[in-house]
Parts: sequence; structure tokens; C-alpha cells
Amino acid sequence: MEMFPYASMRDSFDLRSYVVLGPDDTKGRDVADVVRYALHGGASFIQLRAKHADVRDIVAMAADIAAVIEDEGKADTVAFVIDDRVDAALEARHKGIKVDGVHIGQDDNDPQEARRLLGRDAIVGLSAKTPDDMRRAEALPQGTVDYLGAGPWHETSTKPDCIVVGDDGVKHTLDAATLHALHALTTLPIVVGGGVKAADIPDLAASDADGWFVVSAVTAADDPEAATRELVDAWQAVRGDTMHDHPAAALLPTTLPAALSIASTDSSGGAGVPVDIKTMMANGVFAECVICAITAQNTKGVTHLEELSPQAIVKQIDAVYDDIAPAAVKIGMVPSIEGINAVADGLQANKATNIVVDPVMVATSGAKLINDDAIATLTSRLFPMATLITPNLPETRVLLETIGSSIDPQDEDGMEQAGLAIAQHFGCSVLVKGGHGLADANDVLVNADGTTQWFRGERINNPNTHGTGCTLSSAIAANLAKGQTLVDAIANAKRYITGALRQMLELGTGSGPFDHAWMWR
Ligand SMILES: Nc1ncnc2c1ncn2[C@@H]1O[C@H](COP(=O)(O)OP(=O)(O)OP(=O)(O)O)[C@@H](O)[C@H]1O
Ligand SMILES: Cc1ncc(CO)c(N)n1
Ligand SMILES: [Mg+2]
Repeated sequence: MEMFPYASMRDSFDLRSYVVLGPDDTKGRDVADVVRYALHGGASFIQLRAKHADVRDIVAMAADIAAVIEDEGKADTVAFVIDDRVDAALEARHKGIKVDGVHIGQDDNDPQEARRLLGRDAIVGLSAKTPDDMRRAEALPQGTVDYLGAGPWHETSTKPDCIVVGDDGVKHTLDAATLHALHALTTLPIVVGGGVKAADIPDLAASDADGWFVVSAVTAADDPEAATRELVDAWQAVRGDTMHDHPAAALLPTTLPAALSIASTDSSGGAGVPVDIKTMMANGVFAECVICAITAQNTKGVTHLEELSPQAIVKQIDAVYDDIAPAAVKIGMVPSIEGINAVADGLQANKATNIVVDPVMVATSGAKLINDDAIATLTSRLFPMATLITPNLPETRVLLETIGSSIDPQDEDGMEQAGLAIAQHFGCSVLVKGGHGLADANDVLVNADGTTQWFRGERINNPNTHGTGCTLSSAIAANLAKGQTLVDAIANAKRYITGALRQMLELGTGSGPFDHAWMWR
């Protein structure tokens, strides 16, 4: 995913002099040429509306129009959008063509979907002609739509279907009184058009409109530059030089749920805190972290391990909860008794909820990640506060040993029995992970009340599985932070990790990491 290389125009677009055009409107003249004339005449906003063109042709026309706007030195002041075709706008933006957004009609794309596809930087304009349209636009999440287009001021042949149908079902054109009533229903700027000619501008400029839009008044004129200038001047004569004063939808504050990783670093970035952060970000939450130890590590092994003091751990936890309190926590590698006690004390003091404990014991590379004497502290202090623990098969065997159970989790029945014994002993839900089974990648959730659920995963023949456990537990915590149920959180985390493994990323000489940003490529 390339970054669109131009500044967003969501907070700077100028609706006053809005020219809509496409190949059907320009009497055989080149669309980009007509755009150039309109710009000379003072057009402040351009929309490409090509109802009968293919995406390839729309993108080619968009490239020409964007080049003209740039060439005229107006790339920073004149916004350029494409009518209806979110697909063409996306393709153009991916190709680095400065298309600032889309204008969609009531029968076109879902505005929320258009916003989601195009991202927060693009302009999304919406046609809204009736009181109902206005109410629907207002009911959208804040920041979905940037402006509204209303009309028609007169009946028009370029938009024959564009007739206002009022709540009374009666068809009529838009007048100042109707516009005033519509205007009262929205906080968004409104551009008004449909059959608008120069003679209409004094009335329009005296109304609640924030600008005019025209098609044929400019595109069908023998001299599009003079035609545009006449409209611009007529508006300016009434309104002066002021632009609409609506607050920019782009600059509304947003928020995100936060999730916390309490774990250790992996210098190679494939496991531990670094990968927890990547995973949480990819799963749509704001990631925070508390470091318990630093490892010098790569895909071949761990060459050094240094712990932080219990005080440093508690202080980090306090700092996190004192400000951006996370809605869920993932606990990974904490190597010592002192560290585990500090984590438990810190979380208890801050009344942490939605805790996922990945009982990390041995790395994929074979390196030992917890002191033998600390396993009892892990189980006695952290498991009882956990919503979920996520042991892999070797860890499940160790846990069964600590509770004196002789169950063998070698098949599905054994995994269920093992999960139940552990869940009942520690009073938390257990996800017994089957990543170390050879034939499949099926994990089973067993709750302390005995209910079980299988999550069946496609096994991918990928030798690079460094950090699968860290990734799965962080994705579950992220999903819990978003408010998902435990079952949904696990199911979605499985989908995420399966997609990531399927990319077959090849890095490092040992069992390497996989692609945590796969859905953005
Ligand atoms: N080759 C694979 N294909 C598909 N899913 C896999 C594969 N390997 C592991 N998984 C899945 O990844 C998740 C993590 O399981 P796994 O048993 O590998 O954890 P782990 O051993 O704790 O990982 P780590 O090596 O990071 O400690 C589980 O959902 C498991 O089913
Ligand atoms: C720091 C760290 N945490 C967890 C794991 C488990 O994969 C690892 N290898 N390194
Ligand atoms: Mg693991």
C-alpha cells in the first residue's frame, strides 16, 4: 500500500464555483481542455462525471485533468473528485494521480463504505436533495461525508433524474425556501446546482447555498472560460470573497481502544513486544507496552537476556493505566518470579480486565524463556486473573505436570481433556493451541464450566512460524479490547494469523517471522 503523496484537501476544499463535466458534456472537446478553461475562469472545484466510461478511461481522463490542475498551479486550491466511481478514484490514487475524493449519489456507493475504502484523507461528497436524504447524511458517523450536493434549481437535461421528491412525495425543483429548510437539517456545507445559469446566481448567492455547481452552463458554452467567469463574478458580487465557514470534517477527533502488551523484546522483531505491537495495530487498536526483559535474539536463537527491575515493571504498568487505560492486556514472556509478581501486583492495583496470558516457556528456536522456578508463580499469580491462557502443546504438557495430571494431549480428545483439567484447576478459560500438531492447526477453547469450542485452522506449509503464539494472543487481546466476545476474538485472531502465515514471507536463516501487515499489501 503506497502512501497517496498529496496533502488532503478535506479541510481546504472550496465549493463556491464547482464545475462538473465528462466526455458526454463537452461537445466533442477534450475534457481536460475544458477543465483548463474553467480554471482560467475561476472554477474552484472540479468533478469528473463519466457515466458511460470504463474505469480505465476514467483513470486516464483523471490523469489528464489532475495534470491540468497542477499545470495551472492550482493543485493546492482546486479540489478534484470523481463522480460515483470509488473504484476509479482508488485506482487513480494508487497510481499517484491527484484525485482528492469522490462524489456519490443516493443510489451509488454506501458513503460509509466509500469512506472506509478511501481513508480519512479523501473528500467524500454526497448528493442529498430531500429532507430524508439530509437526515440520513446527518445520521452517518461524524466525518463520513464532507459536503452535500442539492438540487435541481431548475429541471435539467444533463441530470434528468435529478428532481427533488419532498417528504410529501411531490416532485418539484429546489427553491430558496426549500433549501433553507434542508440547510437547517445539516451541519455540512451545501453546493447547489441543476440547471443553474448565470441569471440564477444572484438568487443562489442570496440563499443558504455555500456554492453553485453547473454542468452545461460551462461545458456547453462556446467559451467555457468566459462562462465560468460570469458565474464566479456574479457570486462574488453578492458574497464577496468569503468561503463556507463549516468546520472541516477531516479534523474531528477520533478515538481507538487501547490494548497493552506486557512482555519482553525480541531484537529481530518477530516475537515478543515488537510483534505484539504490530499485531495490535493491524487488528485495529492502539498498542501500549510494558517491557519485562530485553533479549538479544534472532531467528537462530537468544544470545543475551536482561531483566528489568520489578520496580520498573510496576512503574510502567502504573504509567499506562494512569493515562491511556487499556481495555485488554496480553501477557507474554516474563522470565522470573520477581517479574511475574511485579506484573501481578501492578495489574491488580490497576484493576486490569480482559487479560490474555500466553504462558511462554520455550521459543520456536528452542531457547528457554522462563526460569524453571518461575512457572509456579506464573500459574499461581497470573492464571487466576486471566480471562484466557493460550498454552501450546509442550506448554500444556508442562502445565498438566504441575497439577499432577497424566492426561496426554496428543489427539483432539486429549487436548479437550487437558484443557478442562487446566481450566478447572486455575479457574480460567484455556485455548490449547495445536500449532505443534503435524497435520492441522486446530485449537480448542475449554472454559472452566466444561464448555468447549474448536477453532479449525488451515495448516499452512510454512516453516516460518517465529512468533505465532505472541501473534495469536495479541490479536485475541486486541479483539477483546474492541469489545468482541471471547469466541469471536479467537476466531478473528485465527483468521488474522492464517492470512499472515499464508504470505510465505521469507526472512532470516532460522524459523523466520511472517507478514503482520498482510491485509494492507
Ligand atoms: N503452520 C501453521 N499453519 C496455520 N496455523 C498455524 C501454523 N502453525 C501455528 N499455527 C497457529 O498459530 C497459533 C499459535 O500456535 P502455536 O502452537 O504455534 O503457538 P506457540 O508455539 O506458542 O508459538 P511460538 O512459537 O510463538 O511460541 C495457533 O492458532 C496455531 O493453530
Ligand atoms: C521476547 C520473546 N517473547 C516470546 C517469544 C516466544 O516466541 C520469543 N521468542 N521472544
Ligand atoms: Mg508460544
